[in-house]
Amino acid sequence: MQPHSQLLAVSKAISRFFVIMVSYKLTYFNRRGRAEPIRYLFAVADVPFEDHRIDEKEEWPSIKASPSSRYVLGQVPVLEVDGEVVQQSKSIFRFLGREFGFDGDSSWDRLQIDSIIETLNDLENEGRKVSREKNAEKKEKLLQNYLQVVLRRIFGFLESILVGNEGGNGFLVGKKMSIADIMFFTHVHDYLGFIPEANLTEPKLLLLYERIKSNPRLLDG
Ligand SMILES: N[C@@H](CCC(=O)N[C@@H](CS)C(=O)NCC(=O)O)C(=O)O
Repeated sequence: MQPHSQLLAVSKAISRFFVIMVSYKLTYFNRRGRAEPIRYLFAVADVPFEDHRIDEKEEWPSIKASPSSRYVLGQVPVLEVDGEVVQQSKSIFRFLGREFGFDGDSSWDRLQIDSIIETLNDLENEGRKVSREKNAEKKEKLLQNYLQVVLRRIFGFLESILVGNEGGNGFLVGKKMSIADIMFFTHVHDYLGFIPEANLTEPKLLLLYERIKSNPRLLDG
């Protein structure tokens, strides 16, 4: 290792130790999409970051096509941590959850959190299938299945997890807010809106949604 790179490694280690000194830059389009749970996490953790929004039509095609693009997968969101590039929204979300202490207190809690995030990911994919279907008849079938089966099964599953955790008056896992709660909040607040007929009817989940929404840091931006 060269002396200057040793120095860089030491300075990175020191700045990671003092979380506030790490520089975070999140690049995404000027919409909520896959970046929104990450933005919420920064907000709730009260960690400053650069919210870099690029124009999807004007800027993105040339950035993507550039041979020297730092976004080697040709997709966003991308996080830069002290200038180092990381891709994949869910990996970024989990990484920051760990960095900011939103990832659960035990290995078992982390498993529960992961299971909830994966379940919500499935819900996101099912919702996408409905929104993207062009054939009216197929779309209606997918929609009814989404509303009557998928949504109720998944929200029913989350409701039972919540109720099983101290009666459902706290958070999904453990005693404090975790990335599972933030991902759940993002789904209800942002993603469900893509399907106007979709709703949240499970009583304890509804209260959880309201509790998270009332966090003053969350919807400031
Ligand atoms: N698995 C990736 C998927 C990323 C992805 O599909 N990004 C879309 C925006 S939501 C994108 O970059 N689209 C522009 C393109 O592919 O050119 C992740 O979760 O980060």
